[in-house]
Amino acid sequence: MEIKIVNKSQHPLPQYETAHAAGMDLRASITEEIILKPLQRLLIPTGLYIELPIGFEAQIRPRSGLAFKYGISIVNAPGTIDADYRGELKVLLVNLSDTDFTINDGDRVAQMVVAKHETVIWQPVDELTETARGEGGYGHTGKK
Ligand SMILES: O=c1ccn([C@H]2C[C@H](O)[C@@H](COP(=O)(O)OP(=O)(O)OP(=O)(O)O)O2)c(=O)[nH]1
Ligand SMILES: [Mg+2]
Repeated sequence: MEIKIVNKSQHPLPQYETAHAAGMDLRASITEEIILKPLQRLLIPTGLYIELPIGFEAQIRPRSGLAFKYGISIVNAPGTIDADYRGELKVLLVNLSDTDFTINDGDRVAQMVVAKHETVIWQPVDELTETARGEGGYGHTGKK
């Protein structure tokens, strides 16, 4: 599918790193390096603006390598980009490690997955259909 994009960063457009990847990496678009202190969270600009088709969303997700090696994650994972959003894509990073983490311009700090979504029309009713599970959850199966 084609998606309109405005690139105000100095970097190439996000791309799939392998043939069948779900996510495209997003690069930081910053004028000077950023130090993310332990437990600090910060909105990282990407310089990208997109126009998603109606019925689609984009999810901003952590990269597992950064998460595993440096404890870098996303506070609101997965971040939701609405189809009617026209602002800059931003990544809400958090440093979950006990050491500073340096972000340089162009670093791939997150990945974005575009996905279809439904739009719900509520059908208010008095009762829901019965099931074997019923209200059981939170480890309910397997309990004696
Ligand atoms: O990681 C994110 C999450 C959101 N957004 C942008 C796109 C999204 O469409 C908009 C609003 O996001 P969200 O609905 O998650 O935030 P909110 O706190 O509910 O704000 P709003 O009242 O503006 O919807 O902010 C980002 O750029 N990055
Ligand atoms: Mg919202």
